[in-house]
Amino acid sequence: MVLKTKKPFLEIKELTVGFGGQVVLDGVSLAADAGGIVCLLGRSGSGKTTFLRTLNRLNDEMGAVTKGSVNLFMDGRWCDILAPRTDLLNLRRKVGMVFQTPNLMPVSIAKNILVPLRLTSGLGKKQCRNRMHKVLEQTQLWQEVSHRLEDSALSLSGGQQQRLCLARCLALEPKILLLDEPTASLDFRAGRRIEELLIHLAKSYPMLVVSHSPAQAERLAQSAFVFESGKVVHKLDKASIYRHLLEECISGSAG
Ligand SMILES: Nc1ncnc2c1ncn2[C@@H]1O[C@H](COP(=O)(O)OP(=O)(O)OP(=O)(O)O)[C@@H](O)[C@H]1O
Repeated sequence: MVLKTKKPFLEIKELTVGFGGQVVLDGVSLAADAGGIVCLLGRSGSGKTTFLRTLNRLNDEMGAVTKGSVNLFMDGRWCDILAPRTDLLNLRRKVGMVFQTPNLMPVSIAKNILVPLRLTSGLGKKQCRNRMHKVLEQTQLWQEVSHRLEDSALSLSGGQQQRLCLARCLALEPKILLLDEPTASLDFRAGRRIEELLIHLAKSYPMLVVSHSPAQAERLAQSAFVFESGKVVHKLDKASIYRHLLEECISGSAG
């Protein structure tokens, strides 16, 4: 699948998320287009991760109270994901998420992909192994791991582990990808490799990426939203990202 045109994939109105008495997202409204990476920027604690977790309803598992409307365009139609009838397992399969630190299971490389796939897809053994091969190719891991698929996933380097997390996510055939500071735990070289992969994958998947690095945002983003104290305070197009981040750096308030 290749995204041919810029079409909206996300529409949010008056989103408010709170934990206990604390309001973390405060009336966020925004719309985002597919066809390029959308970066979420802002200082630590401004609500970026909470925003991402809203899109697959992971905040529900943490006792969050969520209000407003969140619509995602998936499978040719708009889905109101806050609707009570939403099938959360299905939503989390379609809205794949990769976290800041690789979160692999302490089992083999192969099982990290095959176990969730078998549990959710209903595919047979051979089809699952074919899918595994495909996603390991997609994430440029096949050459590196095809001879050691039964080794522990935790024996991989940090960059390889993060690419395996991405492969595990892609195996479930998501419609939208969420990445929360995907290179934060990696060295420069491994981080750049993930970035190149994301730029490539963004041709096929609508993608939201949280980043703390102005240079990375400039390399990756087609557009960006800047969060401040639980609100979106700027929407930036590609041309204005660098200028905005430079101004923020000069004023000492970059994320
Ligand atoms: N599960 C939770 N329970 C209680 N408070 C939470 C929870 N998750 C997030 N928060 C609070 O929400 C606020 C925003 O956190 P969030 O992780 O969304 O910010 P962020 O912009 O992603 O920060 P960072 O860039 O440091 O990752 C913080 O004050 C945090 O303590």
